[in-house]
Amino acid sequence: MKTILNYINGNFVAPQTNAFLDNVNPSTGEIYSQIPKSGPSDVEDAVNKAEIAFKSWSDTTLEKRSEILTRIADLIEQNLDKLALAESTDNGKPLHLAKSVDIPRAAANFKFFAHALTQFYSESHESQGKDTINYTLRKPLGVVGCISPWNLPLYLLTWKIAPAIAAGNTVIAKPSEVTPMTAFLLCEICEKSGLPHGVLNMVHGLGPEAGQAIVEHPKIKAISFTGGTKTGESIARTAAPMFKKLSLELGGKNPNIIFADCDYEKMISTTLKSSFANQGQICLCGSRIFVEQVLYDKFKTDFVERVKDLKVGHPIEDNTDLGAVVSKSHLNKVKSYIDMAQQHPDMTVLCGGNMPELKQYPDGYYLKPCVIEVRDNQCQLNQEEIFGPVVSIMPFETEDEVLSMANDSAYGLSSTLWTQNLNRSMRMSQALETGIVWVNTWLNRDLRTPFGGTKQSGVGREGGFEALRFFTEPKNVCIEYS
Ligand SMILES: NC(=O)c1ccc[n+]([C@@H]2O[C@H](COP(=O)([O-])OP(=O)(O)OC[C@H]3O[C@@H](n4cnc5c(N)ncnc54)[C@H](O)[C@@H]3O)[C@@H](O)[C@H]2O)c1
Ligand SMILES: O=C/C=C/C=C(\O)C(=O)O
Repeated sequence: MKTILNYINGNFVAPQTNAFLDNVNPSTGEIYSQIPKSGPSDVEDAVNKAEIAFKSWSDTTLEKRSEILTRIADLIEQNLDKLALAESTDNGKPLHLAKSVDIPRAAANFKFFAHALTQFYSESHESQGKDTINYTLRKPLGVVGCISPWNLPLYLLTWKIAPAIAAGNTVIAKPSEVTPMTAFLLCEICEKSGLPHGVLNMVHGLGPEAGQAIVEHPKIKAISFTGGTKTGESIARTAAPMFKKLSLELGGKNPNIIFADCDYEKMISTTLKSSFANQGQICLCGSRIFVEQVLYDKFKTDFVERVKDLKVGHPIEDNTDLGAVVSKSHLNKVKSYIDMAQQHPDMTVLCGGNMPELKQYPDGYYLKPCVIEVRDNQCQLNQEEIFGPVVSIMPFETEDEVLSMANDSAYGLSSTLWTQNLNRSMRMSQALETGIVWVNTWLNRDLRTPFGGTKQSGVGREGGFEALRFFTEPKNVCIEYS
């Protein structure tokens, strides 16, 4: 059985207490590796080493930093098959998805910031008539913390680590304890890439232990977190009174709004993905589907038929559309919503929601994709994030009505709009209260754009220069000359 180790100052080490946790393969339900159950003393050690490494890393030329980030990207690409298999085994996602999305995006994150750091600039302000010029320095913060979730493990972890080190910081990172394997493999890659020791330190363990120790460590200047809204709240409660910089990417309950004038084929095939890609475990999934009344019956029939055709299977098989849900406890949480809908007089389960019989893998966490018809956007199913292969559908009559339902949510991460009417798409894009609006597309990413949510979906933006600004402290210098 493979034992994952922490990576501190270039050494692969066991946690100081020598305690380990089981790591489960969700497609079989079997324990297949052990991961460190780290605590405050491991974080303390990592922070001390990262603090020492900061001095020379922050003085390293942009060209050198860029070269090392590029090498990490190249090594990720060269190890695509190995990393994809590890991600799929750890998370339950289809191997073809890990190969085509997760791992290429992890490489792209390093490649992107290898370039971006050479293009990043600071501002100057000439105060006309006052013989004064202001210029702004952007200094790396020091040691920063990066904490990531289990749904897109290497994709989201590297989306934080790459800009943090590009900007000259040193990092204490903690991947989800549910999916730690590719973070461990990334450390092996960093070791080969020539990244100086102590620049990236990976501390594995539970959120309330290792995660909390990172958040409350006084020498950690900023926390970049992606995960659940409740966890984000708890992190903010600890970090805000310490005046740490905080970037929080949290949950979503994203509307997918479909007008009758849409490109129907493109809409329906994309809606299958935005509903069920990665078993519906993407914070951007469109879990509330609103369909214009005149199209509703046709959409309902066609969509349910297409959903029934999706194949739930072992992640390694090429024709698997949905693999396993990430864990037993998560499977139970998702099923509890389906059970609730089955009892509810105002909800109709149109398909799925049961566990398929996969004879070879009776203990895997598989669930058939589920479509539920609801009558009211205020219902629990439309207000709470489920984060699994479950979507709701309901009709609407007017643009105003659907806009008010779309915005009637505690969350505000992303929305998707299907219409060929340019004026309507522009009007609605202005009015939707989400950080991201996709029109006639979904999860279409340009890494330069600001990425993040409003309301309970988070605080701050990742991506492009937004991320480099987050990971630097501006210092304004004001000079009066004569
Ligand atoms: N907005 C986004 O970009 C985005 C992206 C992916 C996932 N998510 C959200 O993440 C959630 C699913 O992921 P999850 O279940 O891994 O989330 P989670 O909040 O349980 O865990 C996320 C990370 O935080 C750590 N953690 C837990 N408690 C902590 C604490 N008290 N202090 C510090 N760290 C702690 C965990 O160990 C893990 O590494 C969903 O709500 C989803 O919407 C959001
Ligand atoms: O599950 C959440 C997905 C987040 C995606 C990104 O952060 C991204 O594409 O940059």
